[in-house]
Amino acid sequence: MERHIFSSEDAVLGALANFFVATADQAIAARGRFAVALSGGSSPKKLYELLASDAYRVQVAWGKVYFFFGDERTVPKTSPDSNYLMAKKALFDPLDTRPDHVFAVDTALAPAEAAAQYGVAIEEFFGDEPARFDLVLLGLGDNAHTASLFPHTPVLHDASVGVKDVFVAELNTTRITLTAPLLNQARATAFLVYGAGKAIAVQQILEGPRDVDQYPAQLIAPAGGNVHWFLDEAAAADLK
Ligand SMILES: O=C(O)[C@H](O)[C@@H](O)[C@H](O)[C@H](O)COP(=O)(O)O
Repeated sequence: MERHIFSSEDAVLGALANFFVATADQAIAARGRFAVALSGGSSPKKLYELLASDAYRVQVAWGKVYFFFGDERTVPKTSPDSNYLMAKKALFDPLDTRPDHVFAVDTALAPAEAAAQYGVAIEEFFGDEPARFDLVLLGLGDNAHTASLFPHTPVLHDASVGVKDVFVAELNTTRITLTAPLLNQARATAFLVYGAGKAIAVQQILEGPRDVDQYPAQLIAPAGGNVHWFLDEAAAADLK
């Protein structure tokens, strides 16, 4: 696990964009494609816009990139709360991404059906490959959740390699999330966390006692250990 700490949000985004490009190049050279699971929320929007900017768009063979989502809200794809819509506006549309290269959760279905279908889509894409995603991008909530793995929810102890619909009481809504075992089938994992509001959670996860119910992001531990935390100094302020 590596920590990459920078003085500003822009510096963090630039470093992660460079990591994304390098990881994509490596995957495409090795396997002819790059499969990435995107994170949602507000933090990654600027990252996606940066990747679609002139400075970066020329650095990746986007025609060989396949996009998935680590989690999704059970809202229409036209909703401002949709992780898919955020990525569409910030990344897919500017890159003119082929629709068949974007695997979105079908939120028009009932949550349990949407989760089951998404799990099948992932299974069919990767077949019996031991690893799944070349890169999993993750954010972090100030309560130490990542994807939609929220504290004290049953999904935290779900050993299945799949996708689940989870009711999140603190948000009073249902989310669709990849389980930790599936997220952990990644060749590389990158957290993007900035802002003072996340500092306590970052310190608890990286340096606190192991307590996955309280700090779900501690569940992210892929076999290869190739986990990178891209942090600004504010989010890293409590680290020793
Ligand atoms: O769907 C989501 O909201 C994300 O998957 C979620 O896990 C997010 O990464 C954290 O909640 C941080 O969100 P912010 O980046 O908005 O702080």
